[in-house]
Amino acid sequence: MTNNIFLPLAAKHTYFIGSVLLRPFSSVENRLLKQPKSLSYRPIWLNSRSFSVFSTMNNVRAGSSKEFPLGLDARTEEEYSSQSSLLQDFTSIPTIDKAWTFTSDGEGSQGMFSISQPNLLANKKRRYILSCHISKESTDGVDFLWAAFPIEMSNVSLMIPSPSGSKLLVVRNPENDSPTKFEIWGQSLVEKEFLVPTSVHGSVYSDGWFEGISWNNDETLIAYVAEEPAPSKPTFTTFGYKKENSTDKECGKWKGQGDWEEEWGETYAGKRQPALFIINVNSGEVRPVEGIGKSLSVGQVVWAPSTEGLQQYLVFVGWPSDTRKLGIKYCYNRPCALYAVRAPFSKSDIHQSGTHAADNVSPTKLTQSLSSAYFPRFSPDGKLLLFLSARSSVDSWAHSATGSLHRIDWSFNGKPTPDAKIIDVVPVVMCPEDGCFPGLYCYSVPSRPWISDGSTMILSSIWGSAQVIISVNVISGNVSRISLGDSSFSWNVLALDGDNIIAVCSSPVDVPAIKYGSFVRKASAEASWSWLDVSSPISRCSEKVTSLLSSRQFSIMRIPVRDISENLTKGAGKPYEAIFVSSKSQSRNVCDPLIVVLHGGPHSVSLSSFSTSLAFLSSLGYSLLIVNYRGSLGFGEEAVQSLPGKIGSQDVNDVLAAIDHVIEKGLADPSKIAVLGGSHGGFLTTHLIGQAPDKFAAAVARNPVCNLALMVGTSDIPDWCYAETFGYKGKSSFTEATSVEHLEAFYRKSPISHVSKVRTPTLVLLGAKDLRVPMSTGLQYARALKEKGVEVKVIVFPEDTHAIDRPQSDFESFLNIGVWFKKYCK
Ligand SMILES: CC(=O)N[C@@H](C)C(=O)N[C@@H](C)C(=O)O
Repeated sequence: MTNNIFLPLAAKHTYFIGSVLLRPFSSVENRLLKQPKSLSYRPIWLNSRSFSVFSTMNNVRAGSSKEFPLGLDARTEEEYSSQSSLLQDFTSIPTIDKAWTFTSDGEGSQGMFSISQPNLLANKKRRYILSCHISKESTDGVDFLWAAFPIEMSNVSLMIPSPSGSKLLVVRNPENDSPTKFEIWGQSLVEKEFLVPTSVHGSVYSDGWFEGISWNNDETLIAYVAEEPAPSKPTFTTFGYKKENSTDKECGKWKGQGDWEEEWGETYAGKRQPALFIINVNSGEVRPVEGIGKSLSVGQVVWAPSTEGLQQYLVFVGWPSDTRKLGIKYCYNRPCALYAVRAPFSKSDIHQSGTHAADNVSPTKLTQSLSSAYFPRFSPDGKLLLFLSARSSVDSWAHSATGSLHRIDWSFNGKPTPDAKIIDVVPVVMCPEDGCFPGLYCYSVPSRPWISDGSTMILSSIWGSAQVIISVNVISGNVSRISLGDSSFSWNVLALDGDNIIAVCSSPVDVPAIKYGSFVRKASAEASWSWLDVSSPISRCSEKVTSLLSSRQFSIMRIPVRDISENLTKGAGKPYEAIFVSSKSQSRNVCDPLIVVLHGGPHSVSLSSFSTSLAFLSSLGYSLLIVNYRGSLGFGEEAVQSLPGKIGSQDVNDVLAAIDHVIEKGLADPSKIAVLGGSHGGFLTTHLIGQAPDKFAAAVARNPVCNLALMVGTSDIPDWCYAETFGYKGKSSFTEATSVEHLEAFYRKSPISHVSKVRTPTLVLLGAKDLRVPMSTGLQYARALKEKGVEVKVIVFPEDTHAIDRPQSDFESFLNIGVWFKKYCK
């Protein structure tokens, strides 16, 4: 069990820079001299004297008999041990990722939930399936009857039920050069198993973006996205280059590299171009969808409704691939369009293998007039094609912005044409009225999002600091918030069960719980949704966690914009939000220390949903102030667009104003404030400790943007540096060959330009495989702090990318964050 795992803490490259530096106590260090408050779970920390004892201990360590893992000493070891046991309890809380429903023979329906949990020892996510019967016989509405135990799905990349629910496709991607496995499951056994060799294609995409896998209606074909086969590489022998069909002896040869190929950046290193394939479920034959070529990366494929003739069409998203590929992860500003293409199997050759349909023609671009179109979904009657667009993001260069929903009336006879009219269903909201719909912010769409009227879609979208469930009438464009409006909790649609919704709901202090929503039409009033609590084994956690969480509370605060005098749009002058998490029993005179938490992006948002790591920090006895500064998503487009060009000032001031807001309300002690942020949140963290050097007792920066002048030449998104530094002018100024003037502007906007003022002890966590914010920028900043005599500790995770989210890295990160804050801000 994960609870009993011992993790060797020295397993990573840990540099403890500066902890042995002795210098006169600064005001920050004086704050350390306070006696810590005790916590209920064995607090162990030192009083004033221990700081100097610590240095002495480090000095004598070489001669002592006890060896500590790198970065630890007797004092920290005790704290690590105590906090790690609590963190393990939090880490084992499962996440509910997906659900599917199936009609059953008798009364009610069947549900299947995909749950995951970190497996620390294996350093992987464990995935389970937990099934249930959904009975509607109960007088209270609905009963979920759960299977006794979940079933682990090891090495499974994707699971896709067929439209009738009678079959399940299970895809297992290889870990090396072995074939990809497709399994077709029936209700009690694996009916078929196909191995697709790497000469046909590589791994099936399961990344949530290029990913697309779709059964056709009669369940004979499956379209999907996989890595194109590896290109051949030059071979050399002891005689030199070996020609393709050369008869040279086989001994003494090696493969060269061939030409370097552009990739899609962060998290896509080593991934080959996504391409379309179809597998025949009867024969196992796989055919590539031809006619697309190298000029498009493809994804999100769905089958178009069947036409009269023999030919079937696919609709997919295409991203231009023959120009410079800029990083695509977290970046919705990459132009993309919907295309239709003929499927390579015609209806006549599905039941036999070996016959090929007539040659494919090139795909038809369906969304000529839009710079972005993705997540295509056909209405149940096949007459409408709905899709999202991030055109405000593509057009402005902000990496994410307010979305819009569009429709094409699908009434083609035979081949789809490029001149179809695009109808706006939900336009971009520029400046929402108070409490009103702020615009679309949807980052996934259920594969079947329709209720039975055939024109209402159920979606999850961000609304202020919460994720909510909305219904959208795709004819009228009417949007209604249907998850409970009076709750600040976050909600997410998992699946539809007929006209009912299975959702997951959580808050910073409530673990995810399942809810069942039903549509009620009241006699006189408007239609509304009622929500039932579903009791489930998934929401149970340890007594310790339950008790700690029950002592915490949260609220969403509105923070007025401080300096409204600037030349601001209306939406940029509206209050922004912060989520405040605190103890229920906190007295007004003695405040818990406060951790200010800052999201990255900057066009992203911290949601009011449950986060294991933040719940852990809160349970250690901290209040949290999670600031959604202007530029965050969920507040309308004018608020998003207010930030580019003003990073390092507007966002920094918003955070400072939010801190002052809680101090003025008597909710935080100004001498006990810490700050934590990753990426752009790390940019803010390091800016804050430079621009407000007396404000923060401790700081943690995860893969922080510390020097834009260094990042611009090494990141997968140099365009981001331009867009955020220069605002709308960034787009026309962008070049791969940055000028001296631009480098200077980047430097001036960066935290490194304030480093000489910093006094706050800072922990820096870095992923060595981060292509987004290469670790050189964080390392340079840490070295500069060390040079100035500031307390700094660096941990590098050699195998991690930007998110530092591999289970062991995430665990070690938050354990160190807990210990760092305990040391400097308690
Ligand atoms: C667009 C982007 O990746 N920007 C980075 C600088 C950043 O802040 N990333 C966010 C998404 C993060 O939280 O990692």
